[in-house]
Amino acid sequence: MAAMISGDFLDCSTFILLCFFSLLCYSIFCMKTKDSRVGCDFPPSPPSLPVIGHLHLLLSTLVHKSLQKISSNYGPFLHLRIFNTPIILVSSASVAYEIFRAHDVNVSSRGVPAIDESLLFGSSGVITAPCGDYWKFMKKLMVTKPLGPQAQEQSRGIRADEINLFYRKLLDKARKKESFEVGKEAMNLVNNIMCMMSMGRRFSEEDGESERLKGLVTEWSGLIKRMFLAVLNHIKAFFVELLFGASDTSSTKILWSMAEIINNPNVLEKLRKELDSVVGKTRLIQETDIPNLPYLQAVVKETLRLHPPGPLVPREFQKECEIGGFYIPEKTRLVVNVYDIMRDPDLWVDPLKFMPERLLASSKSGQEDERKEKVLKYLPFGSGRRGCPGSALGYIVVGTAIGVIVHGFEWIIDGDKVNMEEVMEGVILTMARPLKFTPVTRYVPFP
Ligand code: HEM
Repeated sequence: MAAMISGDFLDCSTFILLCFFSLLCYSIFCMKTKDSRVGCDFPPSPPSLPVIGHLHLLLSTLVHKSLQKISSNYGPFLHLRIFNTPIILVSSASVAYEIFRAHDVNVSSRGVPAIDESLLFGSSGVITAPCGDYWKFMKKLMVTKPLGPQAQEQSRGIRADEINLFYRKLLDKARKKESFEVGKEAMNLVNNIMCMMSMGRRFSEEDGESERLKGLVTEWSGLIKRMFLAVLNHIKAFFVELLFGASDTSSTKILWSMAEIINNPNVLEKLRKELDSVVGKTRLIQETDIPNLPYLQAVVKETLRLHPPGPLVPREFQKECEIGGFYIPEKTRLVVNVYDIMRDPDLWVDPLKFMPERLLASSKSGQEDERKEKVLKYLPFGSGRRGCPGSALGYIVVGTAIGVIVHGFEWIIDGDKVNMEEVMEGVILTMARPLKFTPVTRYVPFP
């Protein structure tokens, strides 16, 4: 019996020793081989704490600002660590350009874990699906069908009707001398446009609109669930992402644009002059006017530069690679701080100033310069194959809504200036305080 126990004990300790020895060999040889095969260092890293790494530097509600501070102290291309998750932080236009051009396929996944039951964050969604045949199919479907030029043309009437209702709501508020909450009404406008375009119905305009919209989405998913084809779950994710991809991004863009216009009377004056001369005073602005309104387009673009709804673009390196002479291991998270890049004083003159003129293409060569410039340092829609497919629709909806407000109304606000304090709502950068004004009619285009 004693001999049996000592035999078992010996087997067990030999086994443990063998395991330990194998782990040691793995860490010495395999890990070393990985680094030495590429033969270069990780990007620089700020001092970190044991276990939590750089987490303490990010404890803020405005993460993009914390990351901006880290970059200004330690450089625009950094290696960070949150517990044992490695992250590459990029705040340099040239490094972002190299990544999105030369390593586009490698960073074409977001590294979000797939949770099948989740409506927004599962692998069935376009936004979060890993780069592969499924994502390619869904993205192609989105770009060619609901967001394609033909569909945009066909749905123009829907957007015109909604813009008309938006105008009438402003007019009603002006007549009653009531205040108009820009963020809330912009959200209603965009949601109604997207609901009409994708599902053929609007949502209720009475109290608790956002609750009703959520209800509509639930109702929609409930309907889909009752159908027995599992593949329809992918269609559900497709439409929900179409709605949510557009909703917050476009409505906050309307909100920030109005705040900047109100705070910059010189911009307001130029914009009104352009609208009065192109649209006149006998009709409402239409989206087909937008190509003839370059200053309006520049106002919208400049707003996106200073207030990108998505200040951080998250991706993941699928494979190890070398960037700028530094080694990046596979499965490293990538965060591109587009907010920081678009406020970089080395790239933009007076970066914090709202100057739509800087994005105004005045000549053919100007347009070419703007295109080149945009590729390098203007990234509100991300970049590469994972870039935003809704940018054209976003520009149209926001441009028309801003045109309606500025062309048709003056306004009275509380105080002299709009408070531009920021807040993150989920992943969207928006205004900390609601923007409200009482509209005053400039002219009524209808007889
Ligand atoms: C107007 C404001 C908008 C802004 C600023 C914006 C911004 C962005 C950004 C920064 C990304 C990530 C890009 C990247 O990783 O490189 C993105 C992705 C996306 N956006 Fe937008 N977006 C806007 C409007 C829209 C609209 C109107 C739609 C649809 C109707 C839409 C649908 C999407 C989708 C589906 C993705 C995921 C693409 C993918 O992962 O392949 N967005 N958007």
